[in-house]
Amino acid sequence: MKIALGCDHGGFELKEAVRKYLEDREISYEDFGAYSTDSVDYAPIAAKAAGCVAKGEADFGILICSTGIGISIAANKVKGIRAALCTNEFCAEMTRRHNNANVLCMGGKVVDRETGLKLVKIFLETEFEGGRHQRRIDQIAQIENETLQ
Ligand SMILES: O=C(CO)[C@H](O)[C@H](O)[C@H](O)COP(=O)(O)O
Repeated sequence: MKIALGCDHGGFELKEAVRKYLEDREISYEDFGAYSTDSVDYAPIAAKAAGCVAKGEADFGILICSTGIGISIAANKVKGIRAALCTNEFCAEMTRRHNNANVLCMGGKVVDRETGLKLVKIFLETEFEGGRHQRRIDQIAQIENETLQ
């Protein structure tokens, strides 16, 4: 399994904790930054990490900004990305089981380190259920493919 990691200054501390979590478990990753708490814009980092997932170069993405909102909005602009902003364990589980989310987004100023790492574990270990949920994901993809009128 390979993970595409990304954050801005607001998500840096939690991203570093996630990076250590992955390293401790020998899960491979590519870190698209940020690499410090210096102020940086989240959208280009989201685009690079989400693009890596969309191209099949990583299995999942994990993106973190202060709230998780901006970075999830940006990631969801990348075709093929289903980025889910999660704040609790239930959402992390359900977005894998029902939405087949391929990017987990979190707010570094919303969830604490312990919660954030729990969400990562659940997200990476939960399987998509398929069935009626695949139909709904196909409908989302159809929206993505429709030309704007
Ligand atoms: O949460 C965010 C976007 O949804 C970002 O992480 C920013 O931190 C947030 O917008 C605050 O920006 P600032 O430049 O740190 O004031």
